Amino acid sequence: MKLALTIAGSDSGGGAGIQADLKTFFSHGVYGMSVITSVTAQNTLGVLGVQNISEDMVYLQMKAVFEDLFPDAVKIGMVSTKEITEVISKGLEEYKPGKIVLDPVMVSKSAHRLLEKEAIKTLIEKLVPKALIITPNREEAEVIVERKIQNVEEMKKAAKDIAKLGCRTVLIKGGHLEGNKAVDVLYLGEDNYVFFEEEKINTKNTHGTGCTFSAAICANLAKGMDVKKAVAYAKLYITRAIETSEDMGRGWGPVNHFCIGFNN
Ligand SMILES: Nc1ncnc2c1ncn2[C@@H]1O[C@H](COP(=O)(O)OP(=O)(O)O)[C@@H](O)[C@H]1O
Ligand SMILES: Cc1ncc(COP(=O)(O)OP(=O)(O)O)c(N)n1
Repeated sequence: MKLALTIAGSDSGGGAGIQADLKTFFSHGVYGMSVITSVTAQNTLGVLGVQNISEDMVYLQMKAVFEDLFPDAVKIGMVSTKEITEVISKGLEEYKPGKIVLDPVMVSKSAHRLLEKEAIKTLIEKLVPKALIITPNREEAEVIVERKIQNVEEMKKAAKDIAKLGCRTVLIKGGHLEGNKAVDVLYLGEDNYVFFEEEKINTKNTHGTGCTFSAAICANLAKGMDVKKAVAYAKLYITRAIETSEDMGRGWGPVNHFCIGFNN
């Protein structure tokens, strides 16, 4: 059995964060573990409150996992503060996991800030260079490159610029671009790009899509796939999970993790 670790925030509504990640790991047949950075009171309508976990406790969770159940791959999601980002960076420098997927979560779909503005620079300096792959959505990529991204050509340029910050590969998700196609751009270095294109599914059940996608990439990397294959299979998973979602709650509903056939 392969092991995967998520370092992220808790979503009480179960659609995003740690809960989405662990469901995704389970449905990929990978043993899931968690380091909780923050607890959010959240549902499909929005975020009611956020309570961060102390830096000492974040570090202790990392120590507990890494010294006994060393993960084959790690995913990082909501890190919330500069201080938590720094302690995660310290833990990663100490334990040196081989494969890190960084989902630079900044703001929830319901427009609640999940990463302090002051933490952005630290995330870029300390976590981006440690990542095998970083998976920003369009808005997150815009914050990182400090300019607007409006089409696929601009996504390509932004991905190349983000790679210069020290991560090895970059996936910019285009779920939020105008138009009826969801196009994601994967940059693998030099002039090597792969495009993942799907018709946009007309649904409100897209809460936790970014978390689920990055966790699926992490599970696939843990199983030994290379980045290109890990993203391709994860894209099949997230598309199917959105397509087969059932309406739950009164807002942005969760995706469906019972979409079978990917836990090989
Ligand atoms: N309505 C949709 N139909 C099909 N794919 C979607 C839809 N919304 C998002 N996706 C896909 O889900 C994945 C997660 O993207 P996105 O929702 O942009 O991330 P985030 O939750 O971080 O904002 C991407 O592969 C994106 O293309
Ligand atoms: C605890 C927590 N972590 C991350 C997110 C953001 O999740 P994401 O997959 O980007 O989905 P939406 O916020 O866009 O639904 C979150 N909401 N909560």
